[in-house]
Amino acid sequence: MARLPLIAGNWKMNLNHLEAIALTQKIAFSLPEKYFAKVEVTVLPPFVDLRSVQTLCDGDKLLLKYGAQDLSPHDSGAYTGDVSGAMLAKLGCSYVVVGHSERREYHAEDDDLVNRKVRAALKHGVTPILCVGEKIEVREQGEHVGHCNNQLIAALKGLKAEQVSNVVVAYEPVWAIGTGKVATSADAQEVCAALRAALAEKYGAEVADSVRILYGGSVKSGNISELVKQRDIDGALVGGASLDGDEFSKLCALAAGGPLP
Ligand SMILES: O=C(CO)COP(=O)(O)O
Repeated sequence: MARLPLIAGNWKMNLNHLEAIALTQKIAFSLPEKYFAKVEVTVLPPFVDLRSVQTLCDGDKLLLKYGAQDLSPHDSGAYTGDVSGAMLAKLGCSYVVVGHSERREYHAEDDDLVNRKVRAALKHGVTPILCVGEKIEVREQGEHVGHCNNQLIAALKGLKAEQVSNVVVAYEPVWAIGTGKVATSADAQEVCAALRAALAEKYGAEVADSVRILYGGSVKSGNISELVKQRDIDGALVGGASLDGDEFSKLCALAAGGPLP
C-alpha cells in the first residue's frame, strides 16, 4: 500500500504566536500546492500559538496541517494546566505528539500514561504521533529493537486493529535528538522495519502496511532524501530544522521528491 509521507515540524517550546504566524506563512507560501499531493506537512506549535495558526490556515485555506505537542488523558475537569483532546479537535488539530522522549524524561511519562493519551487522542479524532526510541545505553547493549517494540506495544494496549491504523509512529532515538548525530538510514530502517513487523504480528499485515512510521532525530534537508528512500520510513518528525522556514520548506520539497521551490 502506498503511504503518503508525512513531515511533521515539532517546534517544541519555541516561537510566540506572532512568530508562529510568520513561520506558518513562510512555509505555506514557499511550498506550492503541487507538493501537497506528494507529502503531507504539519506544524506542531506550542498550545498558545494554535489559535493563531488555525485562523491563518482556515482563512487562507492552506493545505498545511497543524497539531499539538501533548494532550491530557482526561476529557475535561480539574486538571490545572492541561489541554484536552476535545479542545484540540475543536481547534481543527490534525495531529498530536504523544510520548515524546522529552515528556517521558522531564515529566516522568510512563507507558501507561502514553497509552491513555493515545486513546484520548483517538477518541477525539486527533491522530496521535506516537514516539518511541532508545537511550544510548540501550543501543550500546544491542537492545534497541526490543526496547522500541515494547514501547510500541505498551502504548497501543487495548486498541482495536482499526484504531491502530489511525496512529502514526515516530522512531526517535534519544541520542540523535538535537545532537546533530543522525542515525544512519540503515539504523533507522532497521528499527522502523522491526516496528512494522511487530504491528503485523499483533494487528495483521494490512494494518501494519497502512501505518506511517516516521524517523526523528537531527533530520535536515541534507539527510531527508536518504531517509525517505528507506522502505519502512514514511517521513520525519523534525525539531530544530522545522524552525527555519527556508530549511523546512526545502526539506518538505525533498521529501516530496523535489524539485526545490
Ligand atoms: O525531537 C525531535 C522531534 O520531535 C527531533 O529534534 P531535532 O530534529 O532537533 O533533533
